[in-house]
Amino acid sequence: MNSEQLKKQVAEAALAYINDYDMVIGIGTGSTVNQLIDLLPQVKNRIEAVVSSSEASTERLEALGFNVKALNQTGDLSLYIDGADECDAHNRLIKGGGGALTREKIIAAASKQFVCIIDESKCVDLLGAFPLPIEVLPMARSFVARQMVKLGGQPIYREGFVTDEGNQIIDIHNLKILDPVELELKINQIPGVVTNGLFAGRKADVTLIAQNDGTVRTQ
Ligand SMILES: O=C(CO)[C@H](O)[C@H](O)COP(=O)(O)O
Repeated sequence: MNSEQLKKQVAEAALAYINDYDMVIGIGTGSTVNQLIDLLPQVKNRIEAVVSSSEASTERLEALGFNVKALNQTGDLSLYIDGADECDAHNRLIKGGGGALTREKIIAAASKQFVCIIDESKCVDLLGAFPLPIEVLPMARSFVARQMVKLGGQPIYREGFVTDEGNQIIDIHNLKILDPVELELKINQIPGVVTNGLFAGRKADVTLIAQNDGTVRTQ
């Protein structure tokens, strides 16, 4: 199976979690989620509204006629479905490859169940081979980068990229993330950091993993 087929397969498996009527669900961002959004019309009668983690997903959802609401209008959500860049055996994630990490983290925190959808190439023993995205206030970018060097990382500015919140991203290479919960908290304490792409404190509850043999594994 090629990569797009794997994404579609895991997106199809996620539809089973949209299993009630009048649901208000959170929807993430990225190419795997795009496959999910394109399948959502199949379960439209169960979805009252959607909270979206990016302008890109909002545009795609609205084009299909979904009612996209702000989180401030909905209260907590029963379900959030999103992709990831890396996932370890405990459903701890690195996210933010698409730059939507801040809204994603807020929606994940506000959701009772977080279902992550990935293919098996994203499963790792130790998080950190994928560069860890950090969203920073623009004036703090170089300062935060210097702090990350002290933590053993190699920061690369995602040049030309502006987040939906008007901030910037630095991607931290070569981090050995032995304690993701501790590192997530530590990075978030650096002044100027909006948030970082570790989803370890609030990790996925369930990860659906599309495997090359054509099956979907639930972790
Ligand atoms: O965190 C994300 C966006 O900020 C995405 O979920 C992550 O980058 C995975 O994307 P894709 O499904 O395209 O591989």
